[in-house]
Amino acid sequence: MPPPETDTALRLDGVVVRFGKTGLRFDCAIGKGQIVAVTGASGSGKSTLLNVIAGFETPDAGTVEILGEDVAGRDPAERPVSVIFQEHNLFSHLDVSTNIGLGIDPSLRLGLKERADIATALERVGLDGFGKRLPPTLSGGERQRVALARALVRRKPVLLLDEPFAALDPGLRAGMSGLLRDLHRQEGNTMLIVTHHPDDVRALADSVVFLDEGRILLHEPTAQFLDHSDIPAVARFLGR
Ligand SMILES: Nc1ncnc2c1ncn2[C@@H]1O[C@H](COP(=O)(O)OP(=O)(O)OP(=O)(O)O)[C@@H](O)[C@H]1O
Repeated sequence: MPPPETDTALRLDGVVVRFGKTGLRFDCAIGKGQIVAVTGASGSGKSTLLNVIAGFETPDAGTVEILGEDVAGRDPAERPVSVIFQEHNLFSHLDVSTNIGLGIDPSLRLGLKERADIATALERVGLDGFGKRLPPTLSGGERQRVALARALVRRKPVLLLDEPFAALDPGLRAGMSGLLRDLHRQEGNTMLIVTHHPDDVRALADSVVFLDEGRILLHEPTAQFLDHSDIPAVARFLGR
């Protein structure tokens, strides 16, 4: 169900990535403002799909368009995309505010406006007053929210999250899920969220990209996806 051209946030056309004998191929179109769950078995290509969009992986063939623009040759920092990885990538020796400031300016030339933006981002992720703490003193869930705040200050229209819930217990997963939904309501950005859990799909996603052996097997609305028992790979994912 490709969205109309003007409403397209992401379009991958004949994208091929080869790792030795392994070949992955992605074709899809994702509408602006959608929350999309990216799922499938381990090794099916979820992280590679995100890396291609973010510019960390260069395809061997095909085109990647973001908001109507072919982004071939554009470095990750130049793309209208923020990425949150499972490992957060926070610097342990820098306090929380400084870690977030790196999202605005890697050389940390931060004026009053930027400092105010950092304080607002901390407030939005529920970490008001945490600015001077060092990452090792935070819980896993708090570190995850710092990573989210750092992505927020970058103000990019596309947000890619690679297993943002992986290190969180069920209570924190629900909290993070609610936070992402609230932020999405306020920002209206396009989010792709890699997850292994049907609960996250149900809680968050408008549609689901389901990968199987390096291909996008399905891209459909969440309700339709959750109804599939006829495809063995999907039934396995849903625990049926
Ligand atoms: N840099 C690389 N070099 C060689 N092979 C790679 C590389 N990155 C990914 N692959 C291979 O590509 C395939 C897809 O990997 P990818 O990490 O995208 O899967 P995934 O669905 O994200 O897996 P997981 O859920 O386990 O994180 C796998 O077979 C993997 O071994």
